[in-house]
Amino acid sequence: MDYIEAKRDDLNYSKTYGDTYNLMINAGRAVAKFVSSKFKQHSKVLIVCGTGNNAGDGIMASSFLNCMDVKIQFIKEPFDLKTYEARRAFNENNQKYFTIEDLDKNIQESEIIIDAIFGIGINGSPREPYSSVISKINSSGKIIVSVDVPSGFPYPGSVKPDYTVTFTGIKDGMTSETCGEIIVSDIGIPENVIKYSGPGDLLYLPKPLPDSHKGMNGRIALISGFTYSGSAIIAARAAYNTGVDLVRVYTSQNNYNIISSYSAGLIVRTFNDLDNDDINQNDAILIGPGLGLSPGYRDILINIIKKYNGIIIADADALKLLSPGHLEGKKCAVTPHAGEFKMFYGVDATEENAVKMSKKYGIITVLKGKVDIITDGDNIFYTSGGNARMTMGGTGDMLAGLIAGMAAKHINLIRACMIGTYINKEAARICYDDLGYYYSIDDMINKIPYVINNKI
Ligand SMILES: NC(=O)C1=CN([C@@H]2O[C@H](COP(=O)(O)OP(=O)(O)OC[C@H]3O[C@@H](n4cnc5c(N)ncnc54)[C@H](OP(=O)(O)O)[C@@H]3O)[C@@H](O)[C@H]2O)[C@@H](O)CC1
Ligand SMILES: [K+]
Repeated sequence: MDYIEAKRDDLNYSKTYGDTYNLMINAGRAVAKFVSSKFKQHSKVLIVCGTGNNAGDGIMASSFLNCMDVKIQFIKEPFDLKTYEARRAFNENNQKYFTIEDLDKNIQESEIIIDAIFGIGINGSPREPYSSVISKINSSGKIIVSVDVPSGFPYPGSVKPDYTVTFTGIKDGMTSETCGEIIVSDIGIPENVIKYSGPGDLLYLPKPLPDSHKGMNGRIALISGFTYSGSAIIAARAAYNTGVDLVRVYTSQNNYNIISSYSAGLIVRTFNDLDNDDINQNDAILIGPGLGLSPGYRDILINIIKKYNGIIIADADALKLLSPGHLEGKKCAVTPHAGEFKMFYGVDATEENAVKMSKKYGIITVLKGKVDIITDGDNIFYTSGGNARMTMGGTGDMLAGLIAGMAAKHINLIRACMIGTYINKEAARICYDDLGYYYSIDDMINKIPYVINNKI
């Protein structure tokens, strides 16, 4: 697993359970269990703490190490602990502690050093005073046990431990060379936290780089609104609000003026322009919202799918005009509600069939409902939330636009679907909190940046 995945689980756990204190108890217990089973009783253990939850894990371990002679060593002061969980661990376990002026002596007198300076919250090579402390620990000759990851890892200047007790799974890049012997410990992150999308999934959104140029944050084309201009507008505005750079809408001559005058940020073209424009200059395309069911539209879609090599999101009328075979072999997600699912795949809209069909055709399916089901045929994820007002017209168009926006940022496509469904339902929740059931699709679209900005 990578650090983002671990942070994602952490955040989604907090969203569900309020905080991660119970996980910290399990993490501390796991470290203590390893140390007390590996080393002789009454060993002199020095737990060196930073200021985040990694320190909290270390402090918590002390409460399970009654058989050892334990000292808690802060590099700063207890009141510098930054998180609620770490402060609570300290307050509830009321240990005697030492500060930096006692460090040398404490290292010298110890037999085992528990390294709880940094975990996955590190954001670059350790700065002073931590880097000097890490040098001292590394040159101490004592047994070093790192909590979760060696502090400073994966950057240069990290702790070089004999053992690392890591939580949930090995993080990318961890080897016996960098971590010593690795002990993986399950700290009890429940299955629903892994399976349900939440704010933690927004951590996968790339932040725009300060020197980014136009197009780097995603370019999208929508093939939509040939019949219903509103659907194209909703999907395009939703995509735009995900922070992509360019949203092009290809539509009918009839709706060209309506859509182009709606939002100044959109580039609007007619579907005849598709013959001359290079569709492959888009990172993702969305086909379907507001299209209508004229048989000629099927040919337009089939032509585009043949020509286009990027990521395709197919929604609404595209799912009535096309069959799964048209999309086989493409990087593609479809976003049907139950009725569209049956039309498109020819089977009932059940979770089992969603998995089966996705596997068969190599397509990601987002089966929309009270709980959205997202599957690539091998994995299943869910998004719950929202409220009864989401039955209004336009929420499906908005979702398709959101997923297209995320896909255009080259986030892994199944994750893009998790993020899109999460933002959609969360926007509805925020609107409900503000306005009760009396909100509109425009209110929801306007909340997209609020949902995203809360977390990235
Ligand atoms: N995954 C899970 O579900 C669970 C995870 N858990 C545990 O939480 C750990 C993650 O905790 P965390 O996010 O609080 O961050 P953590 O690593 O303690 O350090 C952050 C501190 O370091 C600082 N800092 C950062 N970089 C720096 C630098 N280069 N040089 C100097 N300072 C630097 C930074 O300060 P800042 O830069 O923000 O001022 C901040 O104060 C995780 O590894 C695991 O042990 C468990 O409790 C249970 C559930
Ligand atoms: K550590």
